[in-house]
Amino acid sequence: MLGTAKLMPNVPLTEPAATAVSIRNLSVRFGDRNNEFTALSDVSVDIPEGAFVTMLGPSGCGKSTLLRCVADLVHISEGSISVFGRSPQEARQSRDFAFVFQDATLLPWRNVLDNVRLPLEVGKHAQKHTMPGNYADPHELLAMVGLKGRENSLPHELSGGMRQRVAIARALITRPRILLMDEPFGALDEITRDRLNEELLRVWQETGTTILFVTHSIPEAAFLGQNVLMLQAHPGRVKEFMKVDLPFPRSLAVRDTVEFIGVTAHLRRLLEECL
Ligand SMILES: Nc1ncnc2c1ncn2[C@@H]1O[C@H](COP(=O)(O)OP(=O)(O)OP(=O)(O)O)[C@@H](O)[C@H]1O
Repeated sequence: MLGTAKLMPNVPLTEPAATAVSIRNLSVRFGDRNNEFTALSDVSVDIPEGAFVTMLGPSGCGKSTLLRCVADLVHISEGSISVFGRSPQEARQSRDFAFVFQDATLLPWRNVLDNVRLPLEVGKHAQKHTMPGNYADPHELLAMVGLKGRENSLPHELSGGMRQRVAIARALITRPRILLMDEPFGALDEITRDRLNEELLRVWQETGTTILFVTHSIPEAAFLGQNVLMLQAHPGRVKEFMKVDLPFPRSLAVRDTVEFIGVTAHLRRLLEECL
């Protein structure tokens, strides 16, 4: 399904990497003095550049809030976040990251190609988008996510999985250094989700993008992640930052191995402790 075009240099997985996101003693409180709610408390974790980190935890433990803090969409009450050495606000202004949500939110009147190109027409990217090399080629991106030949289709002519592929291609068009993904495949059927999991791993290995991926699925977290960040609730805090010791490249067949079953059993135990 995927093209072979190299869009960005690979980040070797074996060499020590710089830190992409450094989170230190992060706390987030919502509400006011009379009705305060602590969503995250004293969260510290380092995400290496080029890493694929999945986030798991019980509902309401603060996974989306943590992602939104990195994206400068939520006010930090205490602690700090640094994104490639800069504040989340600076990182947002220089478009260091892109977001992919559960709903692809494509513009229904624009075809696939024009949806992928959309970020080049808004904000400061609009002025620069004619400069060669600043952005990925939308045709190459569409080939990479398996949508070559569907450039002229409208969103309503696509399946849910295809729409999410378009959303991923659109997120990669500005060559973000970090991809923040909040349950991007949560609404898809299992077979489609499996295929997109495999494709996302290939996209990650081709682009070298750092990925932070929120999911409710233990197998998905184990299959995709080099590390799983497990959060517990009330208040949201780190339970464990676990290395997934399974080699890359991974295909779906890895899920039948004893090693994979061991990883998912461990994650299930951790998750039960968090409830
Ligand atoms: N803007 C907000 N104002 C008040 N409370 C909020 C706000 N955003 C999130 N919360 C609360 O913070 C807590 C963490 O929410 P968050 O969405 O981050 O959890 P989550 O782990 O992603 O949940 P889920 O797995 O159900 O999607 C929840 O109790 C939620 O109600």
